[in-house]
Amino acid sequence: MSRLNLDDFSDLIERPDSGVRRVAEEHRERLAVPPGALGRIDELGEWLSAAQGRVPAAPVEHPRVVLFAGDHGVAGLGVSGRPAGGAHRLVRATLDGVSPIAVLARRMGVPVRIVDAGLDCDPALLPDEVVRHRVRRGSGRIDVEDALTADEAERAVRLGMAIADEEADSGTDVVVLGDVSVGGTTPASTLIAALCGTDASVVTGRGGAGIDDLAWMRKCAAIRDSLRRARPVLGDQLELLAAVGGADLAAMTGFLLQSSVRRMPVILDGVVSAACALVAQRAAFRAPDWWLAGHVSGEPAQAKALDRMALNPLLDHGVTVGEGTGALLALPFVQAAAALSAELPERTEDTKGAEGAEGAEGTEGPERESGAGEAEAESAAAPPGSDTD
Ligand SMILES: O=C(O)c1ccc[n+]([C@@H]2O[C@H](COP(=O)([O-])O)[C@@H](O)[C@H]2O)c1
Ligand SMILES: Cc1cc2nc[nH]c2cc1C
Repeated sequence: MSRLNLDDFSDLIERPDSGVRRVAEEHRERLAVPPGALGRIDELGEWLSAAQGRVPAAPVEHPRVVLFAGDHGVAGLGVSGRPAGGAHRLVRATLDGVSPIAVLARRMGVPVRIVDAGLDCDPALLPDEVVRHRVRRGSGRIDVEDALTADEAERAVRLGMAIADEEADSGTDVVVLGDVSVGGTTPASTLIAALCGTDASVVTGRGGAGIDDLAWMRKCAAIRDSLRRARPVLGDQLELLAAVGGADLAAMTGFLLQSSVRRMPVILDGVVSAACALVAQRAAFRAPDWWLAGHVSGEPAQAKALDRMALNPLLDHGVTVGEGTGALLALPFVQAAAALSAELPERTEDTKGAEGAEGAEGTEGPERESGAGEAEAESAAAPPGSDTD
């Protein structure tokens, strides 16, 4: 197997089709709903259309939650509100259907896939389809040692790539990406601080379970020390993931890169997915076009990373549990955008009058609305009788 270089993704990842995006915008302008009245649903629909290469957008019928799981050596420093090495309990709760993501995914009919990249538990505790991908048992304590060896980092990234290929091959049309860890927000914040050139205090948040001031100070010190270890390897994203990432973060980065190669849209969750996205963007600057920031979680590092990637988060609902929960709550908006794009009728002379839209700003001239069907419009979406309610 040849040595992996994440920069090679730069040539492999294309932008979503800008021509299709323009057709989607024109399609939106012809709909019988005033401009702006659907708020951010409009831009979501246009983003989805461009990613799919279809106008109107195709319904999102095969979404999947994909969770990467791991434990982190830094958790032993008391930087997490949860017991170090305990991420397998969170995985178990999801498998048993009693975690927030499990409850919501069940209600929404979305399957959940959990990939153990680096949990610190006896593999016999979890089903084979979860543990069989594990790269190593727990990632290293990044303030004093590498999270992963070079070989482990490469294997973890390739694991994520393979999962992305499996999802794309099996017809997953949108991925909700999340993480299950104890201690994972410390490497995530370190990666973001390193790549944004800021210091520890700017990125240190309260993490998943919420931590007190003393734990916050320990976390801040751990990030400061880890940043010293990150700076010498900032130019090589695989080395960076090995130095201060972890098996789950490296796998998630590989997943994000390969998803973009496969033109599979991904909804990002919290600070961990934002950190991986930022590493992936360093390797392939077009990759963020394939991602939707599902929400802001309140972690300062996440906000910083999203800002760097010019990703505007959809929701702000104060969800900090991770595990893809915040991102899954954004999925109905994406599905709504697809449905509205496909099913709303176009304006007719009648509905134009009803909106009083004639004189409104620079809208298209009244000519040609029927028969102007764009090449992509496969079947006439609106039957002619449908606007005479
Ligand atoms: O979504 C976020 O930004 C977020 C913020 C804090 C914590 N979390 C979740 O909590 C997990 C670990 O947090 P911690 O405090 O142990 O580093 C992490 O894997 C996430 O699933 C998630
Ligand atoms: C409008 C929009 C623009 C984006 N750019 C990158 N991801 C995106 C997602 C959306 C929804």
